[in-house]
Amino acid sequence: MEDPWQKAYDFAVAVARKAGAEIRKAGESEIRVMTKSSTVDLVTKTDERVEKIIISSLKEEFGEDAHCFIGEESVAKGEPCVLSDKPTWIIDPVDGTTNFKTKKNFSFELLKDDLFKLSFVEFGVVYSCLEDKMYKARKGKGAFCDDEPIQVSDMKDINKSIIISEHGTDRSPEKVTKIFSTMQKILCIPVHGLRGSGTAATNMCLVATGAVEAFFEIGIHCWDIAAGVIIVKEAGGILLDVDGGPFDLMSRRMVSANNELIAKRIIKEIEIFPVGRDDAPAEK
Ligand SMILES: O=P(O)(O)O[C@H]1[C@H](O)[C@@H](O)[C@H](O)[C@H](O)[C@@H]1O
Ligand SMILES: [Mg+2]
Repeated sequence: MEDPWQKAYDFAVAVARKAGAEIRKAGESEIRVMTKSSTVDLVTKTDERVEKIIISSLKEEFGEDAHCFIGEESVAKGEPCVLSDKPTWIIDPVDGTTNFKTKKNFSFELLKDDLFKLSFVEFGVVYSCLEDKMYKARKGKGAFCDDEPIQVSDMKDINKSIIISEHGTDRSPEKVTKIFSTMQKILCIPVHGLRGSGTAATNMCLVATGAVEAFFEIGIHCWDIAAGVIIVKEAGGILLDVDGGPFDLMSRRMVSANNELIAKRIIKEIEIFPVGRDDAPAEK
């Protein structure tokens, strides 16, 4: 049977490479940083420009009105962040802008993916453009890094696991206290280590390749994780909400892990704090 999304998947990979080259080039010049929702929520002209390049390339290829778009920088400027039945590209032009602005050897990512209906991700692409690694997954067809199949870790022992978390962009003391309390409790299970690369996309690819057992975060956005969701799933991993319930892309809460045993053990220690949904109606 013909695969209706193969062309879009292949095109997503090509656009990711093109955008990644733009980001690498931009990293050679001075990077001026601006802020969004808080003083630690950063954006650069490169984020904005690359998002425009991606969206215009997709419109040129598939038609002006064929698909919808949710882009990190468009939403920051007031565009809606709502999924409908229409195929929707979810775009994070530079995931890890804080790493990008240092111009040092941390990773930052370009990601995009296609969602079809509310919780049904068709494919995802994460291009780690500094190390030139292309992660991708297509529903039912496996996950790959540079065309080599990837697989989550088979570790079942939490005491031998490595766990990733991030701190988000909200520095209110009560939230930071919960984040650190959770990390302390997880470290003391004990686990082998705690890590954090500074980008949700990279973190999820690390789960997918088996480099770590799990990544969780409260406060992430759909564009940080949408591509990673299918990459982790197709690599054999699982996604859950931080309360152990079903994963919800718009909830801004996620646990991704190699298996349910590891995910549920971490979930026992997570101190949940409230965050607004990505698709919450805009405040008047
Ligand atoms: O796309 P940007 O650069 O905003 O990336 C975000 C990361 O992906 C989060 O995990 C991380 O916790 C931060 O929220 C960070 O902002
Ligand atoms: Mg991001």
